[in-house]
Amino acid sequence: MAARFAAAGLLKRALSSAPQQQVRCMSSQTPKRKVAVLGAAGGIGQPLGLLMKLNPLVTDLSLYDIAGTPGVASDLSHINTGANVEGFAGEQELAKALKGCDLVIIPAGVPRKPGMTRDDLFNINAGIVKSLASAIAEHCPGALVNMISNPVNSTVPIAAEIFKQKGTYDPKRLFGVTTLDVVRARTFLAHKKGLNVKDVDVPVVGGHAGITILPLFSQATPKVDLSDEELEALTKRTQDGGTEVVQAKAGKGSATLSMAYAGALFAESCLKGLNGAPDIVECSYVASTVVPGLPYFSSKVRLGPNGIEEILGLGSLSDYEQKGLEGLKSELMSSIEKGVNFVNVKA
Ligand SMILES: NC(=O)C1=CN([C@@H]2O[C@H](COP(=O)(O)OP(=O)(O)OC[C@H]3O[C@@H](n4cnc5c(N)ncnc54)[C@H](O)[C@@H]3O)[C@@H](O)[C@H]2O)C=CC1
Ligand SMILES: O=C([O-])CC(=O)C(=O)O
Repeated sequence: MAARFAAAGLLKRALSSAPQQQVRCMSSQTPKRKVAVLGAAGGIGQPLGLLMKLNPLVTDLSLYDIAGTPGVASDLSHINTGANVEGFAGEQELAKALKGCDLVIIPAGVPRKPGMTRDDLFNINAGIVKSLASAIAEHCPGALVNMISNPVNSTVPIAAEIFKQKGTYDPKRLFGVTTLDVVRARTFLAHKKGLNVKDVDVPVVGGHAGITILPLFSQATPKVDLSDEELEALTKRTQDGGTEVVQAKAGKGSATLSMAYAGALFAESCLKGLNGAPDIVECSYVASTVVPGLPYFSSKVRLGPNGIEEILGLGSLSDYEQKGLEGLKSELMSSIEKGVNFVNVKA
């Protein structure tokens, strides 16, 4: 996928390019792009803020959280890259944080502890996402929104319903970030088969929780032969990748650094699309008609100046993947309904 090594490239460019070159490049060629991170003082928010500060496509970086952002913003602002950094703390500063944004990335909310499912986060995170989506509708209704907060299978429908209520909904601009599943599938496949990870790609479709995460190893690049046992193990490890990290962190949260990397890749692809770069394709959980009966689904999407330019089909699935697709439908649908009902059904 287009932005596979973008974050590593960004770091290299940021460290090696002279300040004058950066200024010249930004003023003469690159459109101004304001990016906000909501939840910017958190485990994902801080490294994600760093990676966005290193990204030459970002001209203004707005860091919002309920507390702690002045310190994070001051720290990042000393890095000699082009993006102007501002920190905003507390609801009274949210409007300023959002005003003029082209892209809003949302890693706000609580992470899992061992023994929890992503759905166990719903009760707290649904309300957080609802209030942040309302503010986006009010202060930057044209921005692309990258939803990281879990459970993504429900938080994306929540944001969509809020935008519908506010009259600002555009399905082309709302994305559930599932890039970490793709990053994991690439890594695990490369390790299993002794491949150079930089040559490996694996589409991952469905949703972002347990069996709703469906890696399509039959469509991997390069083409690989997997035994039934290898396929089962790789699929399961990709589906349980988040839980693997939650258990290893033993009560201190879930994936943050790999998520920041994945979030930065996806955000960069969104920015490239906005700036008119051709052939930017990423997997993302979006409003979709790819699988009849599932109004949200993750598949490859082509990104462009309006957000989603095209939702690509699933391609041909192996019998194993077809079975996985059938098996995920009811769980994904109930997570979608839970999100929709949270906004629309009065208690
Ligand atoms: N989509 C994905 O692949 C992944 C999603 N996640 C999810 O990302 C979320 C954040 O995870 P972490 O950064 O590890 O958690 P964290 O607890 O370290 O950080 C969350 C931040 O959100 C802030 N926050 C809470 N309420 C807020 C509000 N109303 N407005 C703005 N900020 C608010 C907190 O103050 C905190 O700084 C969790 O829901 C987690 O499950 C985590 C990893 C991967
Ligand atoms: O597992 C979690 O709770 C966090 C997450 O979504 C992931 O790491 O994929």
